Amino acid sequence: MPQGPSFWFDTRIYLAVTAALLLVICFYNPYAAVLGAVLLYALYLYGWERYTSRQKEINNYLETVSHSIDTAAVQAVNNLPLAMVIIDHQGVIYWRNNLFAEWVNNPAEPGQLLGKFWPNLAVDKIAGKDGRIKLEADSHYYEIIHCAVDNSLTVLYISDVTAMESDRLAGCRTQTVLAYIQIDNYDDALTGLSESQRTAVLGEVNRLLAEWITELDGHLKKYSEDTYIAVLNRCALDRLMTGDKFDILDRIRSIQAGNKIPVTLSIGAATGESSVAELGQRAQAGLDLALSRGGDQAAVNISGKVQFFGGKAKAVEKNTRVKARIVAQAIRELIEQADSIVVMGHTGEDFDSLGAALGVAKMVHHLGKQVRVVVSQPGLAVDKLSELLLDYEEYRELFISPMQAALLVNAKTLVFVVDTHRPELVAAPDVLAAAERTVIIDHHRRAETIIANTLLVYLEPSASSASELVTELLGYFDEKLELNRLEASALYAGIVVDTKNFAVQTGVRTFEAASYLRRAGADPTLVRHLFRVDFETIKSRAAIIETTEMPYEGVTIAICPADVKNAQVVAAQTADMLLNIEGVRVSFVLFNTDDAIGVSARSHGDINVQVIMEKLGGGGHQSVAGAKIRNASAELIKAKIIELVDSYLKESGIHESNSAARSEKAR
Ligand SMILES: Nc1ncnc2c1ncn2[C@@H]1O[C@H](COP(=O)(O)O[C@H]2[C@@H](O)[C@H](n3cnc4c(N)ncnc43)O[C@@H]2COP(=O)(O)O)[C@@H](O)[C@H]1O
Ligand SMILES: [Mn+2]
Repeated sequence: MPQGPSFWFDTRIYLAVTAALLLVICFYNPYAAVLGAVLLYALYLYGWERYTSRQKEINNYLETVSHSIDTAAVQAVNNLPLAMVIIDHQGVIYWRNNLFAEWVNNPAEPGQLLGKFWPNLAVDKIAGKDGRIKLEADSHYYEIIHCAVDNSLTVLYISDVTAMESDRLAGCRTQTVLAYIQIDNYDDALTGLSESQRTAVLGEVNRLLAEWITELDGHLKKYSEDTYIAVLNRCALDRLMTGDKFDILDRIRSIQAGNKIPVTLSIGAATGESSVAELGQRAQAGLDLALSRGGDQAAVNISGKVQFFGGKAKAVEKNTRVKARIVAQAIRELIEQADSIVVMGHTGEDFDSLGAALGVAKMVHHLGKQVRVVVSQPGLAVDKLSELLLDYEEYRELFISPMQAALLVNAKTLVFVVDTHRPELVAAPDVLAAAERTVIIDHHRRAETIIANTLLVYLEPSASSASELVTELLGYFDEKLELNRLEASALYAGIVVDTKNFAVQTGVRTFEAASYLRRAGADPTLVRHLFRVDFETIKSRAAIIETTEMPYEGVTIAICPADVKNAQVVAAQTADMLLNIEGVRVSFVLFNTDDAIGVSARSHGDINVQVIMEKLGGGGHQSVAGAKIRNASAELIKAKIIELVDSYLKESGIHESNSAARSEKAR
């Protein structure tokens, strides 16, 4: 390679040093110095000549190299084993490499529409966006990575994954999926119908199910009036999970053949590298889980991991009180047999868990036994109730800390857990772990985790609150049982909290429980006192509202400032308040806890916030839900929620109906 510009710089240094030596020689012998100067000048001319000719060589060399690199780059892009296409926002081809033309078997000149070659490709979903999609075209499968390069162009890197996809499809065609399907509200939906109406409803369910299974290339067998078994392959299940997301649930729910109550389905499906016997067990467990979460949903178990789909209908209130009566009797027997009894709710107790706990304490006292309620820490609700309990001799030492409870509890202690069934959410996890005799009374939809080895689980997602359930149990416990003013008011306050003052989650049984409590002495003035808040709380709510943003029509999201006291309750109250704004359909408020960011989510019921919160590891109910997320900032969680809401609104068609309504208004 030719030498660079430093050569001329070096030469000039040598010449300068020689000139300096000539000056010294001049002092001793001027003739020799003149001769030396002539020689030096000749050397300078020679050096300059060499330098300029080398410069020319370098320039030629660089031109040759860069030309080779350009040619190599163009060749590399044109002959990539990946196809590349650059399109504009309308999907017009701006540039493509040779491989793309080869794959579509057409010159695919710039200016043509990409959709002309691949009509299946939803260009509007990729133009201007970053992401990755799969495409099936002309008996080939392609994976497309799309990157928006500036405001107008998108580069598509396309690989042919036909061989890989064929292997996967061959594998999934042979993997079996077993599903149990049940009409989960058979009695309620068919009660009061004439024989011909019943036949019409059931005929429609059969027809829709048979049609659905045929579309999926599966097999369906009805094995009782309201239950079916289906066998599919894994490809069909994947299509259900990624595509229409079990829209059969919606189709069944919209049957109108004389029925006043919508018919709903629950599905338990299982697949994975397991034996058929194991698949059967998992499918049955999935169906039980779907039913215990309130029905109208599918629980899919893939190699032991469960995912839920659907769950749009409200959990339907069961008419029968038989269960409440049987549970009340069972609880009575368990209390009679127990040596010591402890009750706990969820951590960060509210009036529902405390009201329900007080109701259970009443049952124990009624049988002449001692009871303690473990509370996780002081809080708004605990403080208010503790103050009022002082007026009642029998309740002065009712509340104890988890540390005190740990000394009291042994394997024989009967532990009641109310208003939660998740072991990680209870007020005193260590106390629960030490107990071997546990009873759960809860109104939440069944979560994936549930306290194990229980004596009795009374889980009724159709009930408004744990306080409603305990009130009913008190009614069947003993007709001689009489509540005092505080017990009745605390239970009433529990119902008020969870129903947002009888606005959500209410059924006939909620109002019956409320009127039972009112008759038993529940005092609205006392309840009002329980909910009264200080000036600081009102200011905190205003501070949260100040941060509210509306990323989409009807969607509000706010962040609670870090220094707010009792942040969880204040955030929950503010999320409730945001729903009172005209046009708001869903609200989210984020708040700080000791070790995580909490979210309170609310809706009027048409948007299922439970489904959205479950995607963040939380839960709750259709219109009241929440989550706690560790190791992420509030801003990041906010962005994630906005993304989840966007997908939810798109999937349920709410975005489209909003924009249709807008254009209707504009006209
Ligand atoms: N991490 C979680 N995992 C699963 N499920 C969760 C999680 N976090 C919350 N949830 C469930 O989501 C709903 C809503 O919870 P929330 O915190 O937003 O609201 C509850 C209380 O904070 C709120 N509340 C309590 N006191 C008051 C009051 N004085 N005024 C207004 N609101 C109040 O009411 C909600 C009652 O919830 P419940 O006791 O669980 O029924 C909830 O179901 C969580 O379990
Ligand atoms: Mn509750």
